[in-house]
Amino acid sequence: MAQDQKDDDRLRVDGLRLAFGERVIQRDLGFSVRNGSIFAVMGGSGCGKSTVLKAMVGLLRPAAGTVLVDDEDYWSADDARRSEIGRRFGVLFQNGALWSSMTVAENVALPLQMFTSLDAASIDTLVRLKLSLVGMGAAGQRMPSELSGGMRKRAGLARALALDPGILFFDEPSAGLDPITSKRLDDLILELRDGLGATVVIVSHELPSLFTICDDGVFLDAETRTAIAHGSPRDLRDHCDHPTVRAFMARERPGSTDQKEKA
Ligand SMILES: Nc1ncnc2c1ncn2[C@@H]1O[C@H](COP(=O)(O)OP(=O)(O)OP(=O)(O)O)[C@@H](O)[C@H]1O
Repeated sequence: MAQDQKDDDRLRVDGLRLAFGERVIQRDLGFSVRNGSIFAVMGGSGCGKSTVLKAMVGLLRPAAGTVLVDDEDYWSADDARRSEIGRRFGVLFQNGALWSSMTVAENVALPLQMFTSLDAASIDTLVRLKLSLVGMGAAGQRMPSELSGGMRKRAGLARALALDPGILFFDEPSAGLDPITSKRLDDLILELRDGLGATVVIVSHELPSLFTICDDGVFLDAETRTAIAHGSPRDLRDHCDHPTVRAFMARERPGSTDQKEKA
């Protein structure tokens, strides 16, 4: 299903080969991300999930293959066009990637100052709006070092949302968060999809979170270095027979046969 060309695909990856020098990380990779879906990039440690995300957001040029964004070939575009297309992206990196010398509000204002011609008052209003959207309305004047891990992620998210991107990329959003904070972030991601109509791509190991929020996905294999399954995390958990996928999904199923076998 995920590989069929559909009118409502926002992203489509085809024949993608990603390599660092001679070292191929993933090859012949293909999948589509439907408009409004929350799409999981899954797989064991080191299989290349973050590398795939980098190729999708413009940080790593593929060795071969295409990344289509709204049917436009991202990597064939010139630099100016790529940066225009990139305006549709909001990216949240693992640690929030905030500038440590700026307040939270200044961090969120930065993309607005760089990429729009809005005046200071309008930027201020938008910054407040984005911060309140992520439940950080009172923290604008704090420095990143004064924030907890979960708050840093939310501040990073407010900054990622500054330019109203239609496509959000999250690299390990729940990493290092306690279960309650992680659940809040899941709810926020669902709200962004449902309220703003965003399309979301998530790289994550956190199976409970993936089962709760993702409705599609791809599973990357480190050994064959390509996708070995397509579908939502729940579908793969319940219906995929591939031993690698089963072993991965079984980690979070107390009492499952695979876990009992391991014990
Ligand atoms: N800049 C780089 N130069 C060389 N090799 C790299 C580089 N970045 C990543 N790699 C290698 O590419 C492989 C895939 O890394 P990547 O971070 O994409 O995996 P991942 O699936 O996201 O892993 P994890 O789940 O552990 O975060 C790893 O073997 C890693 O060592």
